[in-house]
Amino acid sequence: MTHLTIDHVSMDFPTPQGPFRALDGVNLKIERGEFVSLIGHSGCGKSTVLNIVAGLLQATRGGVVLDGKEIDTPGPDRGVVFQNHSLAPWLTAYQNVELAVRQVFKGRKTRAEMREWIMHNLRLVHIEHAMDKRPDELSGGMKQRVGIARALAMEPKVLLLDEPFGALDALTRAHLQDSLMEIHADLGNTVIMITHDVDEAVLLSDRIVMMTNGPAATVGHVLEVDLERPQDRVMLAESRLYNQYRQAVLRFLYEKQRKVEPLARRDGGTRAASAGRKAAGHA
Ligand SMILES: Nc1ncnc2c1ncn2[C@@H]1O[C@H](COP(=O)(O)OP(=O)(O)OP(=O)(O)O)[C@@H](O)[C@H]1O
Repeated sequence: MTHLTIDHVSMDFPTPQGPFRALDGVNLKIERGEFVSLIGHSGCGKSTVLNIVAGLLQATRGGVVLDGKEIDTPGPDRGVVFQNHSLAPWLTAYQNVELAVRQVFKGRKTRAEMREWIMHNLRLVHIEHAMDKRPDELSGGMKQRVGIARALAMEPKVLLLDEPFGALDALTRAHLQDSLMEIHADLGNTVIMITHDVDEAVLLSDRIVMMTNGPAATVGHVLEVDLERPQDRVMLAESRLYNQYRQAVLRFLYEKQRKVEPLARRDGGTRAASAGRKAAGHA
């Protein structure tokens, strides 16, 4: 049985002008432990796919099956990390993770076991030194580390990452990518990650799912990335294979799916609706 199946998923959003078809017939099968990236131009529907897998949105047609069970609501078997952290601002890093751990393990772990588990997850992402700080006392990268610790602490079957490092500077981003590579090598979670960064996709993924431009976006091409992991990024830069993968993704994005859009329309229309929805979701 396939671990996770995205089966003929289509999504129509209601708009004042009538239904807007964001996705049309998205199919994808993901095996346990796979690291899959979704890449595609802005607005093609990556977050919509991820939100359907998270159970935050219901597909208009088709559906998602995880270990034989159809997904229709959010659940602790899917840990989500967004680009902008969604930590409770009044709680410390420790307490943010604790909140999730209590929800999932209440009645199954003793207080001492919960504490050990929270600390274990904070250590995994190298943030234990800041466990008593509140989000406003943490840098962007540190907040994302806490968000990842919180998601991992729920022991999800699938980790869903929506541009988790998108708002970070290049160096912080590289450190977090390294941490994620280590964690994935250690724990073998199934990961679906949205990224706009071709290097990040090639560095981290077993497969890169490239989406066509919307409306009615779908899977355009899937690239298998056969590189040893965890990877040393300095060595990789010189790898011929790595550069071939990079070029394949770049070619898809900038030749096959080249976006020709008048500047004035770039941020208009349905994108505004999307931005509003995202802002609300991240608050
Ligand atoms: N609630 C909504 N109502 C109407 N249209 C929506 C809604 N949510 C998303 N859309 C539209 O669906 C399409 C896909 O949006 P989505 O946010 O999934 O794209 P994306 O690939 O994640 O974009 P980005 O890379 O910019 O984050 C866009 O055209 C967007 O405007």
